[in-house]
Amino acid sequence: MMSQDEMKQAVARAAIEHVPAGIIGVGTGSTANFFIDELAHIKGRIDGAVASSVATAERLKKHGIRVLDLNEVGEMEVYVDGADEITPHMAMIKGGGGALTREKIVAACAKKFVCIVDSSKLVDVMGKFPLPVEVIPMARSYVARQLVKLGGAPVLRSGFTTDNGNVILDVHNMNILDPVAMETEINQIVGVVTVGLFARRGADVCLMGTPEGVKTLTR
Ligand SMILES: O=C(CO)[C@H](O)[C@H](O)COP(=O)(O)O
Repeated sequence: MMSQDEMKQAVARAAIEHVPAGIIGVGTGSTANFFIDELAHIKGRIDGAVASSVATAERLKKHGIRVLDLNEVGEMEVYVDGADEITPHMAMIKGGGGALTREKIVAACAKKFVCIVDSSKLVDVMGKFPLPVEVIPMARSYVARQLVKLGGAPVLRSGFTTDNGNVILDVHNMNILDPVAMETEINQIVGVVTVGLFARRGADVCLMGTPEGVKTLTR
């Protein structure tokens, strides 16, 4: 029986086939960390990477992979990252690691989003995983009240500050039937920096680790 970590490692290895020469965008989290470790084996093939968090930048540097400033890079071919939930339509919840804002920014600059997950992340309807929302600290209570009006139960991620100096509200009880509409609605709340719904720009390819091997899902 394959462990969850072995499935994560298998998808990380499979993602290497999607890495072009040039510059790549790299996500955050335990699956992304396995990917970075795989990337280290082929670092001579790439010019460098744009990191979606301080933690990812540090891991890339530790492996001797050049970390580049997104403003100097512009557009990339590929962004590789994990997810907390993903639907068969390739919409995702992200931000379990708190890096959702930089992840969304780097993903926006990539032509292809390659999502790497183990099969526990595949869901028909998202929302069992509490939806992370990055919020400007002074707007925390106001945003929480608006999220309650949407049917959610926001909980402040205690003792956590994002790389951007903000706080995270993890919103429980969200039954996300229309991910695009909900992403748009939460984005409109004043004080919200980023909602961890990646639906308007979902994944293009999902490499899913299963006990039977890596499966490839496309839109
Ligand atoms: O969005 C993320 C970090 O902000 C991660 O991609 C997500 O939390 C999945 O993490 P893991 O690969 O550790 O399960």
